[in-house]
Amino acid sequence: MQKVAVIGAGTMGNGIAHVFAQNGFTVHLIDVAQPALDKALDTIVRNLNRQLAKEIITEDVKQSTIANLHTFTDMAAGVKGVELVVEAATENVDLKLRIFRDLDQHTAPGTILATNTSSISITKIAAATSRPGKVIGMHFMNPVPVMKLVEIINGYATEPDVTAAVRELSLKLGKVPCIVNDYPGFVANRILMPMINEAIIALYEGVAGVESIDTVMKLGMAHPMGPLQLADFIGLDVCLSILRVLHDGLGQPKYAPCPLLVNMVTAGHLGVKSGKGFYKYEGAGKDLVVSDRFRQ
Ligand SMILES: NC(=O)c1ccc[n+]([C@@H]2O[C@H](COP(=O)([O-])OP(=O)(O)OC[C@H]3O[C@@H](n4cnc5c(N)ncnc54)[C@H](O)[C@@H]3O)[C@@H](O)[C@H]2O)c1
Repeated sequence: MQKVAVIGAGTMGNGIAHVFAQNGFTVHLIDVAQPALDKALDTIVRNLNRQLAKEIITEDVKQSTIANLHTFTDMAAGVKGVELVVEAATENVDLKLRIFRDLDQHTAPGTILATNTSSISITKIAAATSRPGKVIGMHFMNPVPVMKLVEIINGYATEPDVTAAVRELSLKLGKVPCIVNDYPGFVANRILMPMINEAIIALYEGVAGVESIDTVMKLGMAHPMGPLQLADFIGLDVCLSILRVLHDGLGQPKYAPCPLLVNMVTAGHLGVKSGKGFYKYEGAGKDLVVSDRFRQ
């Protein structure tokens, strides 16, 4: 496999394109928005410069990575002749179904179609195509050039040789693949999101304050970041939407989102991206400062 396409040039798409290009693949990075493509290339060059400064890569690798990247706003042109597509467009089920229907039309029947979705059923996405056996989840973690894990998700119909090929490919990218089956939240979010929800419930019930909850988990469990800070980083709207997928898909009350999380999202307090969450990020400098709402 030598030529791949990445659909969506946002947070995840630029990272995925970066690791493929750095490992010698020709990458067609596709987005509907030219500004997103321009921003992605800027981000990749900035991240390559950081890797260079830390002596993780050489100047030659930086130059070959940049040379391996090609951008497209037209999907049909961008996916022509590729052997693998990794879709990392906005997390919206209708959009992804449409993209996969189009990919099915514009790629050769043997092309593997992977999705980086965090929460949408791989089996459902696969059913939108005429080749469900060739559809698979390839769930990278943010930031992609740094995080080692790739959660590989088998849809109900994914063919074993497709799983084997994607596993092999992940190893070539220097990642550690873990193969899981397609149930709501897969493994990463099925375990992470209830933990984050439980931390929010502990805050809501007055068990402890924001800093205490995060410090217990950081120092007591050796987590690099407390669950409330991590929720702010992921985006509280994203956490809420994944909890809803777990709650709807598994039908158990233990996955019900905490009312405090629902209120915060309704109020537009979404974490880092909105400047306010459990911590405040506007004008807060480098130190973590608990939001006024949660000061004890
Ligand atoms: N952000 C994370 O931490 C994270 C982690 C793991 C997985 N994911 C998943 O990765 C995917 C992308 O997330 P993101 O955070 O990078 O989103 P993002 O909003 O940063 O980027 C999405 C990009 O998709 C583009 N796009 C929208 N419709 C398109 C189309 N029809 N064709 C091509 N491009 C299109 C948008 O212009 C945008 O640039 C989602 O499925 C998300 O669930 C995100």
